[in-house]
Amino acid sequence: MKLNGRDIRTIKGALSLSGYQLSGVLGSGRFGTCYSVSRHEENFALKVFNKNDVKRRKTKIAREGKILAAIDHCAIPKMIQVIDADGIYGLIMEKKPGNSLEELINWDYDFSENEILSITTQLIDIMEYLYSLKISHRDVKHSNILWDHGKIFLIDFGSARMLSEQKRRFNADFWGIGDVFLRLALTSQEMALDEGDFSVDGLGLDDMQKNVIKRLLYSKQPYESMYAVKRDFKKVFNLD
Ligand SMILES: Nc1ncnc2c1ncn2[C@@H]1O[C@H](COP(=O)(O)OP(=O)(O)OP(=O)(O)O)[C@@H](O)[C@H]1O
Repeated sequence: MKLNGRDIRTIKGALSLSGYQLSGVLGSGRFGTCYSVSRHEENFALKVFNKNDVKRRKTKIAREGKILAAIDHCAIPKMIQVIDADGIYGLIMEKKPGNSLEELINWDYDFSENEILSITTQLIDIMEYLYSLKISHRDVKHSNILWDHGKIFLIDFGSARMLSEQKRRFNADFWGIGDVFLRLALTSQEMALDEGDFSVDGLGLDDMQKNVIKRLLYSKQPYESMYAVKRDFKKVFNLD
């Protein structure tokens, strides 16, 4: 749902009360729109939710801010402040640098094997941290990972839940890690064997490496813990 001039004025008004200024649009998705805002020459990201969702599902929307506030990790945006005025509901959070992996893939960036292994290892480490807090992200995908000078940042906690709230037959986080790896590897000249084969078997991996990726993607015996994901990934790719 688009915002009209009055909504923008309301957002600007609510922001100015806390000393922030609107400076640009970062992107939009199912939830609403992300803006760039600044205060004292520091930039932040502001996520403004669709007005209809705010009316109907405010408790669910508020969950994202609560979960972000419980997280303290350098690869995840810190929660700064909730904006809640005149039907506008938004979250001000730390603005992380970089472009999303989706953008890089669309720009035909040729990821090296080392870069893909580094990205996946960092992602597994971030997920291990989240699991230590019993938080499941549930929307791990290339568009929710920013990449800057070799470091990744995981954004968009709109689908995140506490692990205890979930029925655990399918783990979206394991699948997401496998999906990010596969998408990057299939676009990599170093890793993709055959341009027409969009499966794990189209990658230049040995059988043990393929088995770990297939287990992440639920086409082989699925994983039961993040610990086992990390252990096996490091072992088969010699990352210790
Ligand atoms: N904390 C942040 N720091 C820097 N950029 C951000 C931050 N949060 C969001 N963005 C930018 O805003 C864009 C849109 O935000 P978000 O990821 O929440 O939605 P989306 O993934 O595009 O939507 P959907 O959830 O529908 O897939 C992102 O692609 C990213 O470029």
